[in-house]
Amino acid sequence: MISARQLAKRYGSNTVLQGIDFEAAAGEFVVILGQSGAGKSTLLRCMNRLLVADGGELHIDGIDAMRCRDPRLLRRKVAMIFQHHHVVPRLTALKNVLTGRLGSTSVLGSCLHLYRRHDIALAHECLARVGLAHKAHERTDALSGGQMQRVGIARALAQQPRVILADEPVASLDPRTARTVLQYLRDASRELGITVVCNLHQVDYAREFGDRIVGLARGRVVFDDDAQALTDADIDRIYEQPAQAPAKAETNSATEATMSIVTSAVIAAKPAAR
Ligand SMILES: Nc1ncnc2c1ncn2[C@@H]1O[C@H](COP(=O)(O)OP(=O)(O)OP(=O)(O)O)[C@@H](O)[C@H]1O
Repeated sequence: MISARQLAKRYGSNTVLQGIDFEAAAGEFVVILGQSGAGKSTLLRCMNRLLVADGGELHIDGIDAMRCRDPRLLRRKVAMIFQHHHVVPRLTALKNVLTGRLGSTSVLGSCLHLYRRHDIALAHECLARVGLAHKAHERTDALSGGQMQRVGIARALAQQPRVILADEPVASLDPRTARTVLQYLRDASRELGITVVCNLHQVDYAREFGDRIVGLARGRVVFDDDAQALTDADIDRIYEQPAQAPAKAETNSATEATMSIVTSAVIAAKPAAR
């Protein structure tokens, strides 16, 4: 489903991904571990063309992700979930989930929020899948952080993607809520055959929920095996090296907000940043 060969990405003189080889099969739940600045988010952003890699090869479900002329083709297949769920607070949970259908809705329909019956049924189904059927008509600003993140997952599912990229989806949640959210993501990968690539900082969750773990250190893969094979020595290898200073451009969070709502809606047609 995802195949990367010698993927490289620089920001100016800072080479962040130094030749990443990465594979993920359909329905696999792959956790990426690595200390801050290791390049985890950069790798995910290359996978949905928020960024264009500078070198190597990247194919997702048969699409050449680095060279395809229309990133929307890729983004129809790849949904993204961020640490800050970026739901629209004044909209109901259902309407937030329906934004995941905008890419398959006519321009007039999407402007007027006119959705097909089929899309509304699908949105209800996605909310039920994350245990929020009863919250469909509540405004999302009345929901807890964990519930908002579940709305974000439902919105991603409504896109009917082949791949979900989750960038630290539980970083701001308490342990119990975090487990619930990860469980819903894993269920989606197992039951719907969606490939999930999930950046995490918690080794315990990686072991518990991941089928496979990929460890990054300074933009290189230093571990790639079954989650159960991860030893303490491997953890030391992933975390021991000093990381590059995580001084991200401030535009990242605004980009995330836009992409989570609009990417899943597949109307973000602006060229990817280089
Ligand atoms: N937009 C950007 N412009 C310039 N440098 C960036 C940008 N985004 C990330 N970087 C740099 O790239 C490196 C890797 O960052 P990245 O966000 O991919 O790491 P990460 O492993 O996801 O870290 P964290 O766990 O803190 O999110 C860091 O040195 C960071 O400062």
